[in-house]
Amino acid sequence: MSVANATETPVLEVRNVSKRFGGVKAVNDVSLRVMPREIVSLIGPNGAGKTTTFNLISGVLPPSSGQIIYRGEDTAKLRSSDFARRGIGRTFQNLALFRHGTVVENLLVGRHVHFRYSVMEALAFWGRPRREEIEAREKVEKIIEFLEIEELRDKTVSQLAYGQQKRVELGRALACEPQLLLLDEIVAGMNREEKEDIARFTLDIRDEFGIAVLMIEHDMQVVMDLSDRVYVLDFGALIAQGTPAEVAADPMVLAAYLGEDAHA
Ligand SMILES: Nc1ncnc2c1ncn2[C@@H]1O[C@H](COP(=O)(O)OP(=O)(O)OP(=O)(O)O)[C@@H](O)[C@H]1O
Repeated sequence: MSVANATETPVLEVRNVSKRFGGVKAVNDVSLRVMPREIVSLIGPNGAGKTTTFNLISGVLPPSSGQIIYRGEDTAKLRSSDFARRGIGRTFQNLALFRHGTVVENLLVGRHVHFRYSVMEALAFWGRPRREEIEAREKVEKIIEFLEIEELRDKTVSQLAYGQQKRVELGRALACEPQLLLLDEIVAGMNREEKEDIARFTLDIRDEFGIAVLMIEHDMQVVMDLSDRVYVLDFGALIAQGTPAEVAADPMVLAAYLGEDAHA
């Protein structure tokens, strides 16, 4: 388990953030933080506002009010294309891979956020582009080794089993060299063995690379096993936060989930 130092700058600080869609307040005055080398889960019933919160943190949507501070910097001034370059990596609920590309090509796409060369330089394949290309390929090879997908490297993504595709998506998010990794229901649809592999990789990502992880997760076993802390959303608002054991015993949380079952 990670032990966060109270004097450290949070990797992420969401301060009193709200997001309205017309009359719907999808996110209502939410504040949360992720410290370096922490694994933090964001849970809550369907429609609680989890995906919207991720979209705000990763720059897909601007907040209606409140602040999102990433490594001490207010993200309000960033363009959405800057978020990955600054080190916010993300996997999506639905696969977001280039299906007709190979595993290596998909990982290189994740890496390209760091390329700075011009089209002319790229055409000439000279100087900086050449160095960046070599560096990118080396980084991608390390990720392939880390995720144990060597035998899949030249396969087309559409040929892979779902669990393998998810592993490639995790690799694509790692290729942008994140300081903060957002995992959106990464184990959904996986069998037990695939879930255990992803859980192991998530712990290693934190422990070996020092990356902070914020994950939306419906699988309570994964939440309980991996999280240092948990935030619980319901109807757009935070209703609880604490260690996995604390939130699991919280009457407000139990009521929110029971309410979901009653409506199912
Ligand atoms: N683009 C949008 N326009 C209008 N309403 C939206 C939009 N996106 C989300 N909402 C609404 O905001 C609320 C929160 O949705 P959100 O997808 O963030 O929840 P969630 O917790 O991720 O749910 P799930 O677990 O089902 O993925 C819902 O009432 C949803 O209908």
